[in-house]
Amino acid sequence: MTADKTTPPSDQAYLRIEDLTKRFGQFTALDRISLDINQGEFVCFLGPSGCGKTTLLRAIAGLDIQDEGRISMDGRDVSFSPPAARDFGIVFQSYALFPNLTVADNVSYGLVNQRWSRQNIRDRVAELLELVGLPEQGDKYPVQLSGGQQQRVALARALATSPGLLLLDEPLSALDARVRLRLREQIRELQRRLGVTTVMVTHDQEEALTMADRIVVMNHGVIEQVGTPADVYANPATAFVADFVGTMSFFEGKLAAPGQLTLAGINLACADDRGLTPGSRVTVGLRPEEVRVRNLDPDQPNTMQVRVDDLEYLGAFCRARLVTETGGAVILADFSANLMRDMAVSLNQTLTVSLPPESLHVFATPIEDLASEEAA
Ligand SMILES: Nc1ncnc2c1ncn2[C@@H]1O[C@H](COP(=O)(O)OP(=O)(O)OP(=O)(O)O)[C@@H](O)[C@H]1O
Repeated sequence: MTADKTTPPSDQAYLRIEDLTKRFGQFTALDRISLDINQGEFVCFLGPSGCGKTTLLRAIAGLDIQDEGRISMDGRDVSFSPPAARDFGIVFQSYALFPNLTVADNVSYGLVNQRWSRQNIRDRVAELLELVGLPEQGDKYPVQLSGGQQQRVALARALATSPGLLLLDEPLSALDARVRLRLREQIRELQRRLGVTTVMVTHDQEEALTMADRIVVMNHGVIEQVGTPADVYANPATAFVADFVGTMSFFEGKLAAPGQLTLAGINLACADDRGLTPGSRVTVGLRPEEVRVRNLDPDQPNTMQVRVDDLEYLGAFCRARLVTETGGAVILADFSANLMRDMAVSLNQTLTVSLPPESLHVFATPIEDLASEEAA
């Protein structure tokens, strides 16, 4: 293993997926997926249940063969290679350790298969257990370890042969919240240190936002967006992404003129109208933290009066439900504890707020189609 290789991800594709389609009978689980993953990158496949992320991971592993399309690893076409001929280690959601083998024997499993010498196996297992923070646990059996420790053993086993690719299928979802947070950091730190190209499947947006170099957001067997966590959060490509990653209020609106929206009887300026034709019906999205209420100057665009209809206390901040004067739109706004105190925000109070033009996200899909897309 090349330890302490703090190499940043390169821009060379290590894993290349081209036009991948997978059907189960009449059902298309993956629909012409194309994606490049660079050497050393940590990529998360993120999406709701049934969107196809596990199917894509299994196709990469060779556990399910695609109907169409190609996969190459490190420049080698592996589209039809069996799993054993693909160079990866895998960790599943449930620990999948052999219960009748000790921790050390679980970790060395792949090395024995590769006919390593006894001494080399001993050294390697010690190195791996050290790496995952379990140096003294080699003689225990899986049942004697906690869930988080078992996942670290599974990680050591997956990394034993120094694979070119690490595949993680919801590795944290069976763990309780605190262990999950700690293991999140440990996996990320280990991945950076080893520089191993990694793909992790998750339906947890926070996990993807905190761990990934890039997130692949999937829905109904297609990729909706690929980008860095900051990019996916700040510039969601579609209303689906905006809704799935973070919180957003959505409004039914119309593009009245370039850069000019009307919604709920209010005219608003937007910084990016996506070049849509004036007259188009659109969905407008706004993140709760983007609503401005303090230090507003009189010429601030998109300023309006709203009534505080509800306040939800969430510890560090309050989520307010604001209703426009026309009564036609409900805006969610997150107010910090400081702001709540300084402005003595209370129920039914009238506030002046501003919605910055650059934080109004315009999506071409009308709002009623969003609801039917979700139900599909
Ligand atoms: N072997 C199979 N036979 C039939 N349909 C399948 C099979 N495997 C998966 N599917 C279907 O393909 C779709 C995608 O499944 P997949 O497991 O990839 O979803 P997912 O995004 O990983 O969701 P989850 O988080 O629930 O595992 C689902 O609708 C699922 O029912």
